[in-house]
Order: sequence, then C-alpha cells, then structure tokens
Amino acid sequence: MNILDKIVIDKRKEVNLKKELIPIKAYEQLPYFGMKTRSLSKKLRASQTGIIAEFKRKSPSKSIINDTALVEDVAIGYENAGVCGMSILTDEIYFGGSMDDLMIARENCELPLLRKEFIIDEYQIIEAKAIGADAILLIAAILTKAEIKQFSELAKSLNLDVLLEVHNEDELHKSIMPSLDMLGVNNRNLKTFEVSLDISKQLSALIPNDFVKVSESGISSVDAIKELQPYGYKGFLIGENFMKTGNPGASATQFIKDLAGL
Ligand SMILES: O=P(O)(O)OC[C@@H](O)[C@@H](O)c1c[nH]c2ccccc12
Repeated sequence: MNILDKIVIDKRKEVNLKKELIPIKAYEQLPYFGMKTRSLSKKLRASQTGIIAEFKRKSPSKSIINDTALVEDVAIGYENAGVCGMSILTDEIYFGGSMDDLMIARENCELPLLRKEFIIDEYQIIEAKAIGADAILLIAAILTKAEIKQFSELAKSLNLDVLLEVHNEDELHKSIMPSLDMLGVNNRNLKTFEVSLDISKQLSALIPNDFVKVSESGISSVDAIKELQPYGYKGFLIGENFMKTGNPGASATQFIKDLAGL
C-alpha cells in the first residue's frame, strides 16, 4: 500500500471518531464560523511574487523538518515578509500539525490561511471555516469527480477559496470545474515522494486561464520561480525551504527580496 492510501485510511478513522464526539452544529456556533474570509486567489492574482509559505513540522518524506519553531512567530514572520498567504498542515499523525496551529496563526496574523489537510468529508470543510481558515486544499488523487464538485461547492457557499491539487493529466481532466479558484500542480508525487518541477511545466498548458495556477513543492530557489513564471504560474507554495531554517520568517523575507529584485 502506498503512503497516500495509508493516510486516507487513517483520516477516515479520525474523522468518523470526531463526528461522534463533536457534532457539526458545535462548529457552526464558533465565532470564526460567521466571520468574513480573505481571498487567497485574489491576492495571488494581484501579486508580483505570489508566495504561499507553509508551516510544516515534519512530513512522511523528510521526517523532522522543524520541531522548535512556534507557529505564532512564523505567522508574524511570514506576514512581515510579504507573503500572499500561509499554508498550515493540520494533520497530526504524518505532519505533526493540528487545528490549534491554524487557530494560533489566525490570532496572530491577517494573512489568508490555507487549511492543508487530507479532506475526504464535508465535516472537515465546516471545521476549516470554524477555526478561521480562508481556503481549503482538495487533492484530486484521493477524491472522485462527484466529491470534488460537492466539496468545492460547499466551500464556496462558506466563502472559502478552493485550491485543487493535481499531479497528472488524468487528475486534471477529472477536476476542472467552475467551483474551483486555484489549480495547484504538486511537483511531488504523494505516492513515491519523487519531485520534479517538470510536472508544473508539462501540465500548465492544460489548465484554463480562469484559474490561478499554483506550483507546489520542491521549490527551493528564486531561479525555480523565474523558470515557472513564463508557464503562467502566479502562486508558489513553499514549505521545507523556509521551515528547515532556524527562522522561517527571516528566510521568507530574504527570498521575497531576492525575487522582487530588491
Ligand atoms: O515543503 P515543500 O517541498 O516546499 O512543499 C510544500 C507543499 O507543497 C507540500 O507540503 C504539499 C503539497 N501538497 C500537499 C498535500 C498534503 C500534504 C503536503 C502537501
């Protein structure tokens, strides 16, 4: 069994358990549920740099990346660096994240926040809104076309932006629909962990221009972004490259300065 299948099995167990403990109605009472969201896709469209910076403690491909950085410091650091949005892993088992991380980031910055999660149930979308997320990730590799439609339409009804992630042509063809805001190409194969920026280059022409194109994973230099921009990418999701340093906010600041040619 590949790692992605394993993650999804564990996620289904986790969500089913939680559903019994916390009814959806409880989430709808939380203050963030009724709050206005900030659009990540609009920010990316208007930006010259387009960085979405991620908070990630560990990953199945790299084990520990950073187990000392505090999410509040990183949120403030990323905001001061001028990123367009912050991505926060809320999966605990494989990525060492939590919903608390997202809520702490929400309390400490005004950035659009992307809930980075393996979403397989509408429950997690309600949860995302209730903890203060502005956008959700949907991963085509683990969803049917009907689920992508159902989940993205629910997200839109809650004013959440939707980033749909693909890794190959079949996933892309299955996914294109008007309820998505951003189309993300993951340069990392979630089943084998192989990374190649060529995936973004190959798939870009197949993504209609009405979606904001985002290139995800394995981006570790300004040159990589300059290479991807001519393919129409407006968003760049960067995790490890910032998180592996002692001060993720400071490395994002330097990165954005270099990218903007300052
Ligand atoms: O740390 P990187 O290589 O810069 O990658 C960030 C982000 O793209 C990656 O964490 C990611 C992309 N899609 C995902 C889906 C689930 C978990 C994680 C991810």
